[in-house]
Amino acid sequence: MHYIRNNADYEIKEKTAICLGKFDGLHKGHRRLIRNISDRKKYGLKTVVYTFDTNPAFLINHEKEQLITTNYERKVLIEEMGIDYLYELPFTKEIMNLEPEYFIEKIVKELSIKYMTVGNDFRFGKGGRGDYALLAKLAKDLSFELDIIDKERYEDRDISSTYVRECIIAGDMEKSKELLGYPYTIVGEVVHGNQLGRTIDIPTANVVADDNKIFPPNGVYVSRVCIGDLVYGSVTNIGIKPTVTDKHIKGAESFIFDFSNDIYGKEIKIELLKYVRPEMKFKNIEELKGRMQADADYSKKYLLDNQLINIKQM
Ligand SMILES: Cc1cc2nc3c(=O)[nH]c(=O)nc-3n(C[C@H](O)[C@H](O)[C@H](O)COP(=O)(O)O)c2cc1C
Ligand SMILES: Nc1ncnc2c1ncn2[C@@H]1O[C@H](COP(=O)(O)OP(=O)(O)OP(=O)(O)O)[C@@H](O)[C@H]1O
Repeated sequence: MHYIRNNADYEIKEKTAICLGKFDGLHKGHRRLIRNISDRKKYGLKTVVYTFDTNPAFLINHEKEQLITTNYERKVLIEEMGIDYLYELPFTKEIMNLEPEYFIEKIVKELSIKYMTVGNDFRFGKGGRGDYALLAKLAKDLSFELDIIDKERYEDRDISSTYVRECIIAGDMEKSKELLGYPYTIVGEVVHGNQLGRTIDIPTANVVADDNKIFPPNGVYVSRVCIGDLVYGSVTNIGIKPTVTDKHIKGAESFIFDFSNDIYGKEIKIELLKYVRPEMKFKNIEELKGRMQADADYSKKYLLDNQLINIKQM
């Protein structure tokens, strides 16, 4: 996949099918658009996901970014979907102030767009003035095919990144999965922890939390860990480990079942499937160990009972 960053004037000579938006989380609605462009591959079009390096919603409201997927995670997931180009536009004041007609004309020419698909609420250009009616007019004038789709819904509400964020904050991993079409995922490199885990026979893979990423409440979760193409059952703690340190460094750490390879420095994907309990400060390591073992037993049973993993992956 071509990954275009820090460039507002990139050109693609091959004819393209494109979808546009923020794509935070790559939820089921986003995936519908990605399916639309992927369907155009059979007509010889290259597929482009056109997005921003900074989420406009947070920038405009002067809020700290709280992303479901960091830009890196978004890239990993889009690449897995077989997309040809990921265009991450630098979201500058200049870009923000482009007139909607000019913005579309510019990208249609520069990116050789023949097909475009967006949701019916897509807004673009200065002050969000551009809407689907204007886009339909521009599609005629500039000769590209346009597919405007009704939004995918769940429980009588449009699926949106905002909806997914609410579920994550509430610790509702099952509903997050329904909206996303895949489990809430953390992608990260395994770093060294306090190396206490192995001394209590519960070794854990530690991943540091990205400051821009949204996390569910601190606590223990039934999980799966993907290492390369392999998927393992696991149990994961999200939090600061108050029993063993007062450093307040937030992270995710997974006890991977029946696994003993050295994976320091490797990239893993942690999928959180169900909230189990809050993170707690235990009186001593023995009590913590007992509880961690009970968490692991609970998670194994949950994974098997719900066919989230098979016995070979334990
Ligand atoms: C399933 C599970 C549950 C955990 N629960 C807690 C907890 O409630 N409180 C806490 O302080 N640490 C908790 N931890 C983190 C442990 O303190 C940590 O795994 C242990 O200290 C080893 O850390 P290390 O990998 O840095 O050596 C949990 C870890 C796991 C895997
Ligand atoms: N539920 C949905 N069904 C179909 N298309 C959608 C859906 N949600 C968003 N889209 C479309 O996907 C593209 C990217 O959406 P975008 O990420 O900008 O917004 P969003 O998912 O609605 O999130 P937010 O809550 O931040 O507005 C846009 O073209 C948008 O119209």
